[in-house]
Amino acid sequence: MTPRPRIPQHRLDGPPDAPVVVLGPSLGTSMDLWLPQLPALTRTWRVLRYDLPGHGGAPPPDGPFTVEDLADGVAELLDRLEIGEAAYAGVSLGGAVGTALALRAPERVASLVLCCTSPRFGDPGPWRERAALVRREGVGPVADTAADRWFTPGFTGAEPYVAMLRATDPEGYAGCCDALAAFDATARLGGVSAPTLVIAGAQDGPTPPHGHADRLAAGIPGAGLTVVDGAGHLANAERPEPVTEAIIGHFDRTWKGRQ
Ligand SMILES: O=C(O)CC1=CCC(=O)O1
Repeated sequence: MTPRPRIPQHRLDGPPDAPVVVLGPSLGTSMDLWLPQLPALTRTWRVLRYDLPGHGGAPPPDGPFTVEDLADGVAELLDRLEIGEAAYAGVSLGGAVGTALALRAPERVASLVLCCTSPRFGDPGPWRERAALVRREGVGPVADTAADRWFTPGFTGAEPYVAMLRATDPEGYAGCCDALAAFDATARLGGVSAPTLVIAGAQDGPTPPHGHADRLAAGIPGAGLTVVDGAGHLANAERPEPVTEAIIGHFDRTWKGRQ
């Protein structure tokens, strides 16, 4: 039997001949996490969005996987689509996939944006416990508390994002928790050669600027750091304008040799 692709589902938007930007989603969200950025990005870029296993209606994983497996899956997807090099932006787990891709296949990553993410998402224990909870009880308990984890108090636009989590396959979600538990790129950040911008939400609870974004920015040679006020963990959804502007500005500045 042919193994399932590690990145099970994708979508391309924007001008077919434009340079490609890959967008990676976070745990519990689908590729539609990036809808706020899509109109601006597709003006000048071909946008390749993908879904994590069991997310966004994609098939669940057929076994355990790591963040590095997901990065290899993105590289395989680029191969299948005959895309040599692309810019990459990822939120949270999607950002970790970008970090791993930049380390494992540096020739594929022309420019990198790491949004609300980390080289290490804390101790593995709580991630393993969350995986066990979701395998036992489904995604309901983590969906009930998602708005508080993802957004600042009072943000009124949380519902479509929480609905993405409610629609996520429990094994897909739990597999991603296990992948996050095992991920630690701290000692390898110096090997990222892509020009990198780190974006943080000033009020991000799961990956606060201090201890997460600042570690990425300090560890990746030449990386810049932008902290967005009034944004929690899903900063691109809560404060779309400054995040879109920062992403496009970074890609325009750093990817000179566009295809
Ligand atoms: O716990 C959450 O939902 C926040 C999060 C951590 C990694 C990720 O992708 O999302």
